[in-house]
Amino acid sequence: MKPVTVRVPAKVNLQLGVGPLRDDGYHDLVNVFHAVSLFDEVTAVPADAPSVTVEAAPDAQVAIQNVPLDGGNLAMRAARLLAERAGVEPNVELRIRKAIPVAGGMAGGSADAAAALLACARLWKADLLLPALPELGAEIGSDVPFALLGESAIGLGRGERLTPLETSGTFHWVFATADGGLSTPAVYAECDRLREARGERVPWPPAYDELAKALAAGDARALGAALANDLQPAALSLRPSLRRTLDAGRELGALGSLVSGSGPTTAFLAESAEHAAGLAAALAGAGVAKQVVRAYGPVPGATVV
Ligand SMILES: C[C@@](CO)(OP(=O)(O)O)[C@H](O)COP(=O)(O)OP(=O)(O)OC[C@H]1O[C@@H](n2ccc(N)nc2=O)[C@H](O)[C@@H]1O
Ligand SMILES: Nc1ncnc2c1ncn2[C@@H]1O[C@H](COP(=O)(O)OP(=O)(O)O)[C@@H](O)[C@H]1O
Repeated sequence: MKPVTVRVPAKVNLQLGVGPLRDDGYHDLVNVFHAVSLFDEVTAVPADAPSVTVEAAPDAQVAIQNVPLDGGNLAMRAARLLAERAGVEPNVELRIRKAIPVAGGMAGGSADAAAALLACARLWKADLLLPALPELGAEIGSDVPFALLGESAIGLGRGERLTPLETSGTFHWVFATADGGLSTPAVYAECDRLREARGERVPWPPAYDELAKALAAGDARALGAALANDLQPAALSLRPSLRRTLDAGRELGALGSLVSGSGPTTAFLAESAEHAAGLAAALAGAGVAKQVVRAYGPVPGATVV
């Protein structure tokens, strides 16, 4: 058995419509995912017992100290689930190389889980389970099925029921990372609290036609105007300093800006690769981010390399 390496992208949510809280503790979503060229790599190596190692990719300032190395690691949870279904022992060493911010709202943990599912399915020659990986992924987390699929897609339910969205061309992004993460459940809870406190009626389900049209046309300007995130007020409430970062990006000419998912990473859309380079340099100079990284999308989901 030879080691298998899988490369897997981060995501940004182009529109995150958050509906009512369901009885199972999740919210119904209209979640437009977009995979971007910031990649983690997971290598599955045959071993005598399950284990995980984590390192940062070169130049990536990721807080790997916050990634669990025990059974709480999402990649290991995914490998164990697959082993159970495949009827094999979960004897694998998972080597994770991270470039996706940890607890940053870019679904790095979900990406690693998706990568582990694919890598282990290949390692254990569990080809019959390949079509079941999205379903297994959804048992680990709502964002895992999208990390397998990649490109652009709309996720309904808790975000796991995916339909691919037609996209033309390439969109150029700048991401500003922040010190420390934000807990996804805490951000959803803050969203509910704010809505209740403000007596807001949630318009549900939200329209996403403008966004879908902008994606299909490859129209960055229209996409910038259509970006929306219902979790943004909650992320800003928990992390007020993000307001300065968003304002700086807008003042520096981003076509659109928003908090990525549950945050605290912020995302800025640029007109072109050149515009993104200028925007990234200006944002880094403004001192409103931990690190500024460029990426483009859409890109494919988890892929064996
Ligand atoms: C907000 C989003 C946007 O894509 O991602 P991040 O920005 O955190 O990466 C997702 O909804 C996060 O998905 P994921 O990180 O897989 O969350 P899960 O493990 O499924 O759920 C963690 C917790 O988040 C809350 N949750 C998650 C999904 C959902 N539709 N409604 C929820 O209320 C619940 O409190 C749940 O217990
Ligand atoms: N392989 C992993 N990579 C990153 N975080 C992980 C992983 N496994 C478990 N976690 C835990 O999951 C939490 C959420 O991580 P992550 O998916 O990076 O954030 P987000 O949901 O904001 O996109 C982290 O606080 C971390 O402790």
